[in-house]
Amino acid sequence: MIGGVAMAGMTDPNRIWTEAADRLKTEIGDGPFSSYIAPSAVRVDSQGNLILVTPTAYARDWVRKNALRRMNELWLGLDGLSRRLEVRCRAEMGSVPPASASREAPRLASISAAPAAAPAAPAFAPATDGARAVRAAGLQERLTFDSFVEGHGNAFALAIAKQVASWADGHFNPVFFCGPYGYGKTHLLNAIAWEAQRLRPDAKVVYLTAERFLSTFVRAMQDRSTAAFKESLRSADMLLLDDVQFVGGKTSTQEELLNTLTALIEDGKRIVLSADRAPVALTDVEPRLRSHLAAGLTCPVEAADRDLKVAVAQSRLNALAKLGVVTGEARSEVLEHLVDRTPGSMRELEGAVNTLAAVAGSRLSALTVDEVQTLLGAALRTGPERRITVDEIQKTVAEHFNLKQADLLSERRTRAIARPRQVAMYLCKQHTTRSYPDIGRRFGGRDHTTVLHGVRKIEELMPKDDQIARDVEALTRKLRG
Ligand SMILES: Nc1ncnc2c1ncn2[C@@H]1O[C@H](COP(=O)(O)OP(=O)(O)OP(=O)(O)O)[C@@H](O)[C@H]1O
Repeated sequence: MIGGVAMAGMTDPNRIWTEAADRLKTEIGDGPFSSYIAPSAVRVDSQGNLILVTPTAYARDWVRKNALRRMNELWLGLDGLSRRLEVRCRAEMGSVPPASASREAPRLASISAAPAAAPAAPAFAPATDGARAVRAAGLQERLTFDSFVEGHGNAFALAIAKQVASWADGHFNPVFFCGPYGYGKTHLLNAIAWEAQRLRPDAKVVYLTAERFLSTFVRAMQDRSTAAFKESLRSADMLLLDDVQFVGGKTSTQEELLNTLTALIEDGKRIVLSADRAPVALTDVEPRLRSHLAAGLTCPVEAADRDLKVAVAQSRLNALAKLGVVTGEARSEVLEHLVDRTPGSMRELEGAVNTLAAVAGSRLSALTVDEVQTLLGAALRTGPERRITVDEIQKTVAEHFNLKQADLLSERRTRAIARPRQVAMYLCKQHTTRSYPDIGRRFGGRDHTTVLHGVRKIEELMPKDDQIARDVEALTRKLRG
């Protein structure tokens, strides 16, 4: 029913759309409206036609089939210029100006990393505007096959990774890389993504962490745009999902992940996963999902031996030399000493190499073992320490502030959530070797500047806000066990 004669005769598309959409919502119900209509926007094309732009082709087809006729009836009853609405999906549109600034575009580009106005483009494009697109996709430019050092514990994983990246037939699906923290799983997934996209620029290669999957899914549920979320993942030719252990215990996310994997496998799409343990050991993952994860090839990435660590340290110094941070080469006994005095993963080793480089600068080749010992002193740890993970920090902080871990990863910015999130970021910086971008990625794909701001805020507040200081102290005690 088109009510309100007083409304007829409007010409502003924004107002007409607001009114028509509200009426449509009562007719088709909240669910379909939130999935297909709310994430759409009205645009005016160069000929002055009014176009309803849906986020995906799937949504466009749904609207055409189920809502367009009725929408046009409503529209015509309101529009003083008797215009009609057409419907197109974003991929069919160029950069057409919005007629309605108030309707937000759905936040799907963050998953597929496709530019919002042109999702037909590859998920990321290393060649041209690669740097921008890569950041959007959460990939790191330096993590390629070229910078990955082969060694005893990772040779098999590397060979499989190269095979997957080449889109070779006979590919096991999914390929699941597992192994301890910090020995190159993320590096391999990044390298596969880069290479696969280089070989097939038109393919849609999607890389995301399981945290990102979770936070985007939670947001899509809140925004009632899960259909668009599903579509953005299911249209991938290759999906790479890092740190799958993170979905442990999260029932609805696991269900969604299972559906996504099943749909992609049925369509013959490639899936690459990583976790800190083998699928069978993911005990808080629902058995059906676990068996899907284990159905392809499980490929271990083992902890590195001394030789591999030395080679990685050398390769990192070479990279720093190219950047002009150091000049010359370190003596082999210096590198060996560094490796021997740095327990832990490659991540800790990289931290130690960076410290060495910063301290040594142009004197690298002259450094002796004794000098290194004195120069680095406390920076080189003498004994193993209990490793604290980002996941553990998030869980501990969430519990302390009576929140859910997902709140810390969410978009929500209320003080009750934003401050604990900043505390968690601060603790990650204090107790892990993660970089700012890395921490950002683990907090729902935030930018490194947000993390930097959060860390500084807590540093600034601690001396003057007793409560924050007490919270940080209590949390630090809990984390250290
Ligand atoms: N074989 C290698 N060659 C070069 N660099 C490596 C290698 N293995 C690990 N690294 C480096 O060590 C760091 C940690 O590796 P990465 O992030 O890939 O570990 P991970 O196994 O994914 O850890 P997590 O489980 O915590 O996500 C990265 O900077 C990576 O580039």
